[in-house]
Amino acid sequence: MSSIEEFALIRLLTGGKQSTAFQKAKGVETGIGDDAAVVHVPHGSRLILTCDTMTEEIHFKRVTMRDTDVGYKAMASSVSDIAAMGGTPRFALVALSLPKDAPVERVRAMYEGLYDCASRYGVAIVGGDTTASAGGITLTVTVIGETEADKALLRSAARSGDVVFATGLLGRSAAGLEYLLGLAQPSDVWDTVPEMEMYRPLIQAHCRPEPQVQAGELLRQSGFRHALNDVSDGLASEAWEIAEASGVGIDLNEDQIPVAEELLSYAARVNRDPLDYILYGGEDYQLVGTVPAEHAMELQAAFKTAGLPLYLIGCVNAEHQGVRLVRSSGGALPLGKRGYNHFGS
Ligand SMILES: Nc1ncnc2c1ncn2[C@@H]1O[C@H](COP(=O)(O)OP(=O)(O)OP(=O)(O)O)[C@@H](O)[C@H]1O
Ligand SMILES: Cc1ncc(C[n+]2csc(CCOP(=O)(O)O)c2C)c(N)n1
Ligand SMILES: [Mg+2]
Ligand SMILES: [Mg+2]
Ligand SMILES: [Mg+2]
Repeated sequence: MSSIEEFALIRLLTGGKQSTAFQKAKGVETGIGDDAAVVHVPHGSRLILTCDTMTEEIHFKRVTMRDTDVGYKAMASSVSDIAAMGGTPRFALVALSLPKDAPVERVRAMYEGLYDCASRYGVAIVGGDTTASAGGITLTVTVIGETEADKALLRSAARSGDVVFATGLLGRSAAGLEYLLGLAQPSDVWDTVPEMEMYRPLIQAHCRPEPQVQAGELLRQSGFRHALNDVSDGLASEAWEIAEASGVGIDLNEDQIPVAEELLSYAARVNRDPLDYILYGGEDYQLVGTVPAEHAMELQAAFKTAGLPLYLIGCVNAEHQGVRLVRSSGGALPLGKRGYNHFGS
């Protein structure tokens, strides 16, 4: 950071990025600039509160993401948790910690990504905090969303006989990450690596995840009972969270889990099972959930009408606890409660 005063930096990063008209329309009464923000809460609504952090070397490196992607994904991962409750994201706070020598251009690029994602999902950035760090950049995004009373979609709502669904393709982000780590080229030279074109959908899935806000809202409005979770740590881990919270077992059908074409070809290249990326990879930010079996086809039709995919990938089964993979070749394989673990080896 070429010696810059803290408040000048905040102005540089946030000034003029969202118009007063946009913020006002979103219900912001006092935004960035005072001790705290003041927002309007419609009568009868419920707030949904969440935050997620992205830390340099843990969630991103120069070889895995552009700076604009880092900002975009920091916002997207928190917005995704609002989607996973069936909520509508409204407001965000951004906490930023930077080494004293961080180039201001890097941070500006991160904020470009942050605002890009926020504006795309109708989120007003209303404040945050800025500090120095002893090493590496850390971004924490708090998002406040909204729903109606008793409408939040919880992990604990699955019941025996329900169908399990996913709102999109899984495993691509983890494969993209692995490819980028192997390539080991800083993101500013990616344009000069022709081979990368082949894996663009995997890289895009890793760098620019699409939180499933519209899908979450559709589920909230469906009138059916749903358990819901977003895939940050891998399908196996998220299914386990639903199974445990609901006190049921979940069977995932290998035959029904969609495998993206690019994931298939990448996995073949590195001689791995694509299911490893799907089950244990994470950072897909798709939604996984349940619906009573008698409403599954109707829900799928509603998604189709909205132009959204919905894959029916398994069922809830109270005969066991935990998660199993029903193999195409027959038999049910118990899946470990394994996914991304920050403190694992
Ligand atoms: N340090 C903490 N202090 C208080 N509550 C926490 C803390 N860390 C997590 N939680 C809470 O624990 C629960 C699970 O958090 P977790 O971060 O695992 O969920 P998630 O955001 O869906 O997953 P991911 O971080 O992989 O995206 C949430 O209710 C969260 O608010
Ligand atoms: C450089 C680099 N190495 C590894 C990973 C993989 N990774 C990091 S955190 C996480 C789970 C979700 O995060 P959280 O639980 O904090 O929300 C995953 C799958 C990465 N993204 N970048
Ligand atoms: Mg979290
Ligand atoms: Mg989550
Ligand atoms: Mg999260």
